[in-house]
Amino acid sequence: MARSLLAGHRLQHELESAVDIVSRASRMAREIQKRYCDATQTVGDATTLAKADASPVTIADLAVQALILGELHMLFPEDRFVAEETSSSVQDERMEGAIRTWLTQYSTRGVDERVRDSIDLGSDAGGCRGRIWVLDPVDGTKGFLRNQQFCIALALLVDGLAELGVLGCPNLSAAQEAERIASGYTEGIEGEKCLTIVNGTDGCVFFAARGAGAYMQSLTDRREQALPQQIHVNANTDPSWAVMAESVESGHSSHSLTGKMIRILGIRQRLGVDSQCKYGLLSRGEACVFLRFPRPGYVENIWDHAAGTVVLTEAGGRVTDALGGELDFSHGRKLPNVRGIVATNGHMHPAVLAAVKHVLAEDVTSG
Ligand SMILES: Nc1ncnc2c1ncn2[C@@H]1O[C@H](COP(=O)(O)OS(=O)(=O)O)[C@@H](OP(=O)(O)O)[C@H]1O
Ligand SMILES: [Mg+2]
Repeated sequence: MARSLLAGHRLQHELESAVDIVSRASRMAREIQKRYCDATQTVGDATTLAKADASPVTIADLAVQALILGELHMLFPEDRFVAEETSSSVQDERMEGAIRTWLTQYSTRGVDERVRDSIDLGSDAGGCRGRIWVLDPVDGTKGFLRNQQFCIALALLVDGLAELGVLGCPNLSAAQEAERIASGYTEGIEGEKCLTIVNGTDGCVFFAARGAGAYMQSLTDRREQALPQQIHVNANTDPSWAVMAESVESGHSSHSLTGKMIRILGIRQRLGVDSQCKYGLLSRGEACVFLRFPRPGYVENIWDHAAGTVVLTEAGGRVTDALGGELDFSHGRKLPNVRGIVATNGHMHPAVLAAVKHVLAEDVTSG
């Protein structure tokens, strides 16, 4: 476990606890997904509703947030929390009861009866002082609803600096070279190979502490397979071999812009994966580049990148915005003044930034 790997690290207890809680939350979320979501994207009506911004939120988001924040609050009562969901999404007593039932099965520290209070622990404003846990309970909600990849992303900020990152990926096999299939996920394909990843049977959790490396372990119950292994980015700089990971949803990241960027670079394989699983794939060397270009005006949330940034950086990669600036998680719940996310194996970062700059300049001129 995280224990032996980080013996003596000043945040050893925090990381061990986070990996344990995220692993249980990942198993719970996968069970909820199996029960309610099928390949035809139909979802049991007790499980889904629309938030004010019309994005789908499910019982999984709320149960995961209640489980993780409730348990972390018991362990570290002085710490603060920034998390995506609020209890206003708990529709009624029936839904609250369903959440409590899931927590009873997956919590090992006893269930706080005040489910709504546990969820609302996540409403802190964030900032540059103190210890703040940052949680996206179900990152890639659309992937979750499509019965595909999603991720439970937890980071710890200390005085604004991202110190720990944990990514629970319930459908991403711990086996390297997870099976990939041709996919029609993207638009405007110009000769590139578009791939997606088949759900694994075991799932995995990535974790990292600043300065102590990045690790991955299977979510399987089989002890011998659940041992953590240190992971590293690949050292590739050859575009003909490189894989670029991106959002499945073109509404989240422009496939036409990323297509132009990889054409300049000569990259011919693009992999559509929902959520921060993409950071995990780069961290274990299965992709070289992750590009994300939301529509202009969209402001990123810190919970969509904090955990992934720690894991990838500790695996030897780099994460910046389109101008090459580091992501700064100390400004509150958002990442202001960030246009585009550029994550790479580090080796390809300068070339990728140059291609990004070129395409964005053309985009401004033409549009
Ligand atoms: N309109 C729009 N534009 C850009 N980004 C948006 C948009 N709407 C949502 N989101 C955020 O994208 C998160 C999911 O991202 P994806 O799984 O598609 O992957 S990616 O990060 O965009 O590559 C998603 O995370 P979850 O809401 O947790 O699923 C959102 O935080
Ligand atoms: Mg998210």
